[in-house]
Amino acid sequence: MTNQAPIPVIVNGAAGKMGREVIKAVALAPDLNLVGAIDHSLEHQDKDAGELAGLSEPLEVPITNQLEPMLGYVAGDRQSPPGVIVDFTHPDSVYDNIRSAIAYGIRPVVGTTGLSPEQIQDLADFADKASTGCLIIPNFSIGMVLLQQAAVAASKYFDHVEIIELHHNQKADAPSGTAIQTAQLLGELGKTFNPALVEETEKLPGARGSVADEGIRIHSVRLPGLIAHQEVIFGAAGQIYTLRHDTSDRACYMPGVLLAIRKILALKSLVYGLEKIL
Ligand SMILES: NC(=O)C1=CN([C@@H]2O[C@H](COP(=O)(O)OP(=O)(O)OC[C@H]3O[C@@H](n4cnc5c(N)ncnc54)[C@H](OP(=O)(O)O)[C@@H]3O)[C@@H](O)[C@H]2O)C=CC1
Ligand SMILES: O=C(O)C1=N[C@H](C(=O)O)C[C@H](O)C1
Repeated sequence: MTNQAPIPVIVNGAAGKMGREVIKAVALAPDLNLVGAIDHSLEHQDKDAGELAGLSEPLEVPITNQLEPMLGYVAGDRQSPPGVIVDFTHPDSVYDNIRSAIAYGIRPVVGTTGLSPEQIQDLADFADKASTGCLIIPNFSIGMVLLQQAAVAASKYFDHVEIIELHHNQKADAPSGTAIQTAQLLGELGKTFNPALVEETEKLPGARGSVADEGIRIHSVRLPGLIAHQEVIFGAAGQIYTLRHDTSDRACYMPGVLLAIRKILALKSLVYGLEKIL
């Protein structure tokens, strides 16, 4: 046990499904100090972040939409370790959020998906110049890291693979960040998957899903009742090998989020993927 002051943590997207879960996890961690709760939702302005997250006691941290003043306030606190901002907002705003945080020297732990490869490269350059750690993690669950590792192992032996990702129907982006990352990891072997055997015609556009790197197809399902699920299906003559991950509670992401908050202070550049910090 060290006597170090707790790490100041801001949660952006604090009123959302993931934000509320992060508020609870941070509040219960003795080495972390929730100092700010940002959300642009007008419905929740000034509400106590702890009460909104379902904690029995208020945390005395009000929800506010004032991101830049909060970043400035935390950056100005010289008594505490550098601040960390956890972002679970929206694909449209996450790029600007990360740039603002890095500009203030606040370390971004990013769960929000939907960043383009160009945006990620630009953010990596910006974090490098600022010598500031930045973590972009498409999926914080350990089960998904294990699925991806098993998929990479299998891909040496199978030439045919497709991905199906299934999510709740409030998800803004498709395909999921996790499915894109899974295809990238499979593609890193330098192999081209799914060599065409016949000329295919889509009678309805999109019937065969989207085509990611190295020819891997991704199919996106959106339905109420789902949380987050992914299948990676390998096929070869006479056999099918299916890997599947299911989430039943967003609490599954919290060990990964807390690990990222603790690890980011030692980083000086952008790191993409939970597997890199385990
Ligand atoms: N990496 C991972 O392991 C995981 C990643 N995700 C990703 O996290 C993101 C959020 O997911 P989820 O919590 O389900 O979404 P929600 O819609 O439930 O929550 C997002 C919250 O952020 C608010 N918000 C949107 N834009 C801004 C902004 N510019 N500034 C401040 N607040 C904003 C929203 O307000 P309003 O509703 O009023 O717009 C909402 O309260 C998604 O991209 C999702 O894919 C989700 C689960 C796990
Ligand atoms: O929106 C979600 O819910 C999730 N989003 C992430 C993604 O796009 O991969 C992670 C997880 O699948 C849940």
